[in-house]
Amino acid sequence: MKIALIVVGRTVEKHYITAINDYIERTKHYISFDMEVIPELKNTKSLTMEQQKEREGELILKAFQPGDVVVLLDEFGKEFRSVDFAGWIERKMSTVNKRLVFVIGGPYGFSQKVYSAAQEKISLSKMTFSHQMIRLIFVEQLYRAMNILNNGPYHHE
Ligand SMILES: C[S@@+](CC[C@H](N)C(=O)[O-])C[C@H]1O[C@@H](n2cnc3c(N)ncnc32)[C@H](O)[C@@H]1O
Repeated sequence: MKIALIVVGRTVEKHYITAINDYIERTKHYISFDMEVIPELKNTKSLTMEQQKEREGELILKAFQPGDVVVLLDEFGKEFRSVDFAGWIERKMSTVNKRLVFVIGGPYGFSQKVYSAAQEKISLSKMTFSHQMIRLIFVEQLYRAMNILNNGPYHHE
């Protein structure tokens, strides 16, 4: 199984880029993992919130491949403890043949079409994070999960 993370808009803040790339590289020691960035829309000032979500949604849908299992990161999704998230990933490894694809929405979240295309929703907290900040939180949790599954020293409880 390969894991992909689809996000909308480049990260510009250097401190986020360094930390996100660090966790991506560490995770790659355990599993094939890539972050795919959908370029941000231009002239968003002339768009309503709904129009922006729709257009971003079309680009997200185009990034999916046949056979993808799509999981949205969403405040209203299922919550896990880190060890349980690791167990969930382990079960996916035995059921997903191609890609397990996580998606982070744009500033206004997902269009209805993207919700309809997804199999599951996962929440990383009941609180709302920026679409930039949640990338770092997710890649850290994915690394933690892979470390737990491989009996590494990163996670303590
Ligand atoms: C600023 S939030 C969008 C909030 C928007 N109100 C919504 O209804 O989705 C941008 C993206 O970050 C991700 N996100 C933010 N907080 C999250 C959380 N607690 N758990 C999982 N994903 C989150 C989601 O993918 C969301 O689409």
